[in-house]
Amino acid sequence: MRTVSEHLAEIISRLTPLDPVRPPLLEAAGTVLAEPVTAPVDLPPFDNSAMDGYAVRAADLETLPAVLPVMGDVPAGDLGRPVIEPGRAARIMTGAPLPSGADTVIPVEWTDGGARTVRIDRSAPAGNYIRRAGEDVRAGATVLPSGTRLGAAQLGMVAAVGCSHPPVRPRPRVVVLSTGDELRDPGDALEYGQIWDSNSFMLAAAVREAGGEPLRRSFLGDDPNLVREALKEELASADAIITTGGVSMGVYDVVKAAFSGGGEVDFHKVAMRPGKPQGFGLLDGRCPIFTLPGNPVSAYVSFQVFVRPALRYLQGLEPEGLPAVTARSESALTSPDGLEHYLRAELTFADGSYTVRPASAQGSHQMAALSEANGLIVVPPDVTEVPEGASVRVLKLPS
Ligand SMILES: Nc1nc2c(c(=O)[nH]1)N[C@H]1C(S)=C(S)[C@@H](COP(=O)(O)OP(=O)(O)OC[C@H]3O[C@@H](n4cnc5c(N)ncnc54)[C@H](O)[C@@H]3O)O[C@H]1N2
Ligand code: MOO
Ligand SMILES: [Mg+2]
Repeated sequence: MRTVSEHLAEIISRLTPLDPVRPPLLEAAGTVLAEPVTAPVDLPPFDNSAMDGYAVRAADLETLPAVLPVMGDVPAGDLGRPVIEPGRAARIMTGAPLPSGADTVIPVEWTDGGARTVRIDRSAPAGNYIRRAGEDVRAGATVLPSGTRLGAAQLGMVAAVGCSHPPVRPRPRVVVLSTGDELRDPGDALEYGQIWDSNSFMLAAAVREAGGEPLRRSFLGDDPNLVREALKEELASADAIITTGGVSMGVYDVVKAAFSGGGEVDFHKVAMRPGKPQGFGLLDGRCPIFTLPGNPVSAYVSFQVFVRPALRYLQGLEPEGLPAVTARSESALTSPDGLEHYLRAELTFADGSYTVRPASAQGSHQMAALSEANGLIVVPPDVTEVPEGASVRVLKLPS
């Protein structure tokens, strides 16, 4: 048996990040920058008003109230580059360029709001309510480093520096396919012995959570030739493939039968529970394929432990696992010797520290406990007993 970290290291060593592309801005949302983004100009690009009010010279407000003639309006987007002469005001709007000659902005609330002349009741020093060119970002500065995931705020930043097609790595297109003669689609009627396919929907959603583009396929039955042929056909459209089921010791274990001996996919026992039977390889020497075990909890844990870091790596990110915290276990735990044990659990944060309660149902077929969990307790292979109240490592599940 290999350890979890040996199996993950082997997977990552055989991957190459996807080639960068330059999609239109909105399509880049959620993807990861392959190069830094820099600002071609200052932001703001020009000195401008922070308030709706009047642009004046501070020196003209020495005696109050001051009554000044209004030269005209300066709305945001005004291209006229007006000049203010001493003793005059311009009515200015938020975001409008500061007229030359003016050195302060008086909010409309401090005035009578006049259109032809304005009475100003309160003075302000030079620089009042003026947003200076470059005070947000200097021309030439890097605003986002390579490796940044473009969330909403980061995408806004890219747009704010005028970049229409940012250099990003594409979302990995991940084919997700279940196997097993017992499977039916949710919504279809079941006969005795059949179950609804949950893995492909669950893992397609997990792919999306990890930044990939899932391509869920309908399940395949227990025919190795069909499975091999179907997966070969997917190679044209996939950056990675995930299968579930058919990798253990049974005589109908179809994925193993489809690829065993072919040299493309290696099957291993990994020292973990759940998720012991694993397979990984490169189809056509290029497309990573993860053959995950069929038990739903095993498939989910395998995804989080191996596939998620791999999808991150394809996107140009560090191949990190889920974020981990240290928590106090509310109950004693027993764990199999020699296996890294992932227990479904409820993690809570109160009074500055984490507490974790393991679910009572820990079977790898028990979806209810998984769907209620927000954490996975990780008990290392050499630990068989964890006393109540001991500190344990807990992975936070995506929510
Ligand atoms: N003799 C042994 N038997 C088993 C071993 C072993 O070491 N020796 N390992 C067990 C472990 S651990 C696991 S995990 C499973 C892995 O099984 P497979 O990957 O071969 O998966 P299947 O046999 O196809 O299915 C297992 C189980 O999961 C259900 N399943 C499968 N696909 C789906 C799906 N898409 N949605 C919902 N449920 C699914 C399937 O009906 C079975 O109940 O092997 C153990 N056996
Ligand atoms: O490893 Mo199986 O994945 O324990 O149920
Ligand atoms: Mg099986």
